[in-house]
Formats: sequence, C-alpha cells, structure tokens
Amino acid sequence: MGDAPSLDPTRIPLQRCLHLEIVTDTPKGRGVFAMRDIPAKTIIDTCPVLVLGIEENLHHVAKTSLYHYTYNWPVTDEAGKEVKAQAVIFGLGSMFNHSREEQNIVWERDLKRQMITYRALRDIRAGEELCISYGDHLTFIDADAPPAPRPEEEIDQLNRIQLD
Ligand SMILES: C[S@@+](CC[C@H](N)C(=O)[O-])C[C@H]1O[C@@H](n2cnc3c(N)ncnc32)[C@H](O)[C@@H]1O
Repeated sequence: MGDAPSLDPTRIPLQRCLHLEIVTDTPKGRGVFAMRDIPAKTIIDTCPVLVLGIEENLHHVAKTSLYHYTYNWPVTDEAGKEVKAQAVIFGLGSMFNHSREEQNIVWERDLKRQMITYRALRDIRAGEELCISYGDHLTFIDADAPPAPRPEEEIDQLNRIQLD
C-alpha cells in the first residue's frame, strides 16, 4: 500500500529530479548540478533507454552526434552470444558529463526492463556537478584532465626519476 515499490515489471515509478539544475555553459557543455546537498545512495533518476540495432548503429547513428550520447548495452544475438550494442538514454541520463577523479554518480543497467538507474556514489554538496565515469576510451579531450607538463617540467621530472 502507499509508497511501497511496485513489483509489477510493467509498471516503473518515475523519480522527480528536484533540486537539480542544468548549467549550460560549463567547459564540458551542458551539465547537471546539485542545488542542495544530496545524501549518498540517493536515486537521482531512472531513465528508459532505446536499444539500437547493431547495423542501425553502425550505418546510421555512429555517424551522427547522437552517438556521443549512447551507452554500451549488452544484447544476445540469434546464436545466443552476448554482443555489444548501443542504447540511447532518454531524459537526464544523457546529460551527465564524465569525470574520472570527481565521479559522484553510479549507474546500473536494468537489461530486462531497458532502464538505467542513477544513484549518488557519495554525499554530494550543493553546487557540485553530478558526473558519471565514461571509462578510459574517451572521444573528446577531458576538460578535467590536468594540463600536460611544460617541456622543461617534463625534463625536470625525468631527471628526478633517474636520480632516485
Ligand atoms: C552525454 S553528453 C553530456 C552532455 C553534454 N555536455 C551536452 O551539453 O549535451 C557527452 C558529451 O559531453 C562532453 N563531455 C562530457 N564529459 C566531458 C569532459 N570530462 N570533458 C569535456 N567534455 C565532456 C563531450 O562533448 C561528450 O561527447
């Protein structure tokens, strides 16, 4: 009764994205920011996905900017083998930027119901950007990455390594 979560797999309660804002002019483009403190483990949103066909992705979507908004999505092919497809995420999930060092959001696929749930990995403070990790194979220059050392700093660092 009341607020108990539904166990019916055909009924998926939506989460309101209260106390979040999209900031449009960050070094990463648009990004999602907390307007107030968010406790660890809070569900931020649940987003439905559209799983793309392998060929559809390869010949069409991969050639468009939409591709940069897709996630890897495992599917089973006709031979029963697991293959990697791509999925478009509807809603807020497509707006999370990447941060390797400051990741504060984790996400979990629900393969059966074709949904993704986003949760706070730790306590998040008001004003922080909500970031997931895209992994190691980025298709853009990471705005969070520390600047490359200047050549003289690099030589200095190498000298120190040789001396130790
Ligand atoms: C899923 S979208 C995220 C929302 C996007 N910022 C926007 O304005 O629509 C992914 C794109 O955001 C940008 N992005 C995400 N994380 C970034 C980062 N750490 N550094 C620079 N750009 C980033 C890249 O252009 C990437 O292809």
